[in-house]
Amino acid sequence: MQGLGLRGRTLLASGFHAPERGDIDALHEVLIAIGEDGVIRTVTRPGEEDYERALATARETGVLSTLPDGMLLLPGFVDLHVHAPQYPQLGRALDVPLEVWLHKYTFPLEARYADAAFARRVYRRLVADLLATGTTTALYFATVHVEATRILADICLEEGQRALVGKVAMDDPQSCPDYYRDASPEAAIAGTWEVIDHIRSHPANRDGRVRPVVTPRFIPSCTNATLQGLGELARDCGCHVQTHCSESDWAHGYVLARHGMTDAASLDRFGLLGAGSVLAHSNFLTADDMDLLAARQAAVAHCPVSNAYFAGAVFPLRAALEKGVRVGLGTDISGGPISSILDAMRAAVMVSRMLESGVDPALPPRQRSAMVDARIDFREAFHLATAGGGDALNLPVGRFAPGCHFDALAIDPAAEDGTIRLWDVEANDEMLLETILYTASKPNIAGVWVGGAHVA
Ligand SMILES: O=c1[nH]c(=O)c2nc[nH]c2[nH]1
Repeated sequence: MQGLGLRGRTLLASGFHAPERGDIDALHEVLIAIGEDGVIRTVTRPGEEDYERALATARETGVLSTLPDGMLLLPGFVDLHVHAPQYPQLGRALDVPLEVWLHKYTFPLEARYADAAFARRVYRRLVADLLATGTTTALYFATVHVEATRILADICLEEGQRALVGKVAMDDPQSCPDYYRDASPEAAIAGTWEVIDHIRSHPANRDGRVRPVVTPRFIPSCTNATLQGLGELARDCGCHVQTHCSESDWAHGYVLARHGMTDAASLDRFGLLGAGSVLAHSNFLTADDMDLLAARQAAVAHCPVSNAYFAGAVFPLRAALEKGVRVGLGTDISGGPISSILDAMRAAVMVSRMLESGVDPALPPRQRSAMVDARIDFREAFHLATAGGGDALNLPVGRFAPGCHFDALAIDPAAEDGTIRLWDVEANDEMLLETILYTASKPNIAGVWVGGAHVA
């Protein structure tokens, strides 16, 4: 390719996207015109009236870039649930219940981010690693520390990632350790405002590529005063909201016991459920909760790998989708010992099939599961990882369409160090994409762009 930056250029490329759930749109030698602002202006296919003229003009004016033969363009991945400070414990401490894991491992690790140098070191590595695996948009939980949260936002700006970054609010002395919590509701709310102001006024963030997020950790860690204050703050600032929702039997049961209602209903009464709210996990949503989320246009970050370790249940994904709930995928670093959305896609398909079939071989097939029609396939998983994640965040990403940011990755199926092996047996476009999604690994990712800028 001539140069790597694609702002103000026209890209000639083949690839795939999934603008609608369940459908794959194969792109063959399309021309994608990208503005100086990194937003896609036009997508023109061979055979369309303007195609030959647009190709000739791009050539004559020297703005044509061509994806090398054999490489395939995909939309950048959207990771809806990342605990940035937990990256150092990825793949550790996965054999204890959630409430033990939080107190024994996670809170002590997160407390270390009082040290800005430690935060800088971890966050720099994490953001670079996620970009290199194709995560062009990430929704981050940071820690309670204002300074370290600002550092994470700064690093996303420097490295070129599209990101939403939240200072974690957790202040309940009954459930949070003294060494790691906000001192009071006022401190939680003031710290959240500080981070919002920092991100919004950052001179390198005029285009709003990095955004602040109101982040009550989960109801069990927050006092009602903090939940109330953050709900009002979210209304005043118009920011996204993220939290954990009905993740495990313990977490779900805790909220029922304390508030006499489900997480979703309680978040709603505090003003924390709206378009732009992303609820991680949500495994124990009731049918009424799903209707509520759909009505509020709130979204779920489905984290299938993490749920296998900590939830004791599988999120009823298809039921939620059929009720109109917005859903995207999350790695849940480090509740999930994965950092790639490719793995989350694969797991989403796998666990949906287990939910449908049931898992106890001692039972006859028809009694093994009470769920029918629970499965999704790779087409839907690909949509959730891209356009679905964009829709969950109300951001124009995840599709190759006019008005969307050019956030993309190039897959090189022939990369020697990679794990895709093609044997001239792929019968059609969809089978090729299926092979890529199931077998690709980091060495197959030859390039990554955010807003047309080359970032990995
Ligand atoms: O998977 C999870 N990771 C966390 O850090 C967390 N905090 C509350 N609930 C949580 N669940």
